[in-house]
Amino acid sequence: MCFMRIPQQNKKMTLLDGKKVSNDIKDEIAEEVKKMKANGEKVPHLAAVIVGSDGASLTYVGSKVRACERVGFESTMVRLSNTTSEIELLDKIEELNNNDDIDGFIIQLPLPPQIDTQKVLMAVNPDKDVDGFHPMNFGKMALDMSTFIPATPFGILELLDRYNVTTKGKHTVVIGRSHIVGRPMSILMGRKGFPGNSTVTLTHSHTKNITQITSQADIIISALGVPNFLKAEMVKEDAVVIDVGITRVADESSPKGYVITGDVDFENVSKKASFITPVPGGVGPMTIAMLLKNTLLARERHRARK
Ligand SMILES: NC(=O)C1=CN([C@@H]2O[C@H](COP(=O)(O)OP(=O)(O)OC[C@H]3O[C@@H](n4cnc5c(N)ncnc54)[C@H](OP(=O)(O)O)[C@@H]3O)[C@@H](O)[C@H]2O)C=CC1
Ligand SMILES: Nc1nc(=O)c2c([nH]1)NC[C@@H]1CN(c3ccc(C(=O)N[C@@H](CCC(=O)O)C(=O)O)cc3)C=[N+]21
Repeated sequence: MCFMRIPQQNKKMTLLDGKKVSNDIKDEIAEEVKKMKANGEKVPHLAAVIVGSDGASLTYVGSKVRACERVGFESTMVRLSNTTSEIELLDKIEELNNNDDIDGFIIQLPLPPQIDTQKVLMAVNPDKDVDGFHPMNFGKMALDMSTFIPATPFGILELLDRYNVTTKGKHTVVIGRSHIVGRPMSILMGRKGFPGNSTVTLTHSHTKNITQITSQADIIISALGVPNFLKAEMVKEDAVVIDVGITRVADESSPKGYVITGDVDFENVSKKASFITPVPGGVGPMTIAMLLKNTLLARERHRARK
């Protein structure tokens, strides 16, 4: 008997284009700012505090400042040296808390080892906490109360929403339990409402047989920071794959000397997935857009308190 090799049909896969959607969101925000200006109102003002001179952190904060300019926000970058003490940083935070011109601010993470991150995040006025990292805001999020949702999980929800990806009744597997991505993501996907109503499994470095778990997932959200961790054999046919990972991998052939690499083996996983985010151009730009959205919200709430 002769076996003929039947060429696999190119199945339909949708790229979740974070770059495009983030531009749409920025356009929407820019419209709001125009209206504010036309009404003679103060425009939103975001400040970003960066301690030290880590290259990746400077790049992110730079993109945040540029994004503010693009939508018409005011922005302030506060740069502190790598040797800044915890007290000095807490003083700066107090100053930003009391500065009535500033609607929201973020403390870029990670912080140098002499500084206790938890203590610093607790010092941010929850009304200005546009990262949504203060325990009060995190608690509100977990209790379905209106608050600032951390920008990366918020961006992922928005992306799923704008592409009408069904989450209800689906099994979502989150990889990584960080306070800024994995943990809030697991809470949000399991919430009542849309996008949500998912059955969530949260995995981490102590998870056993992770392939067995990811293979059962309808939706995989990978946020561990290990390049090409998620391989095709770990993914079910037609799964939705969200790649949060951003790692700079040295590459002499590229102009910058490195390439940005996600957690997902995109080349092979994209052949099985129904929806997938690219890296770069997926979750990263959405994070920035949602930070702007939170800042707009902070401005509106600030005005309402007056
Ligand atoms: N695109 C974007 O906008 C953003 C991207 N990122 C990127 O996302 C990635 C994750 O960052 P972040 O959320 O801060 O996470 P962290 O680096 O703080 O934590 C990583 C998590 O992954 C888990 N983990 C590590 N190795 C494994 C493994 N082999 N199997 C399963 N789980 C594992 C860890 O488990 P344990 O808890 O047991 O240690 C931990 O929970 C990074 O690449 C970061 O750069 C982060 C924020 C925003
Ligand atoms: N307080 C705080 N809030 C954060 O939201 C926060 C933080 N600290 N620390 C670090 C992580 C990481 N993060 C990213 C934001 C944008 C891109 C992004 O725009 N990425 C582009 C590529 C960027 C590049 O070329 O380097 C992309 O994926 O297309 C990536 C990562 C926010 N974080």
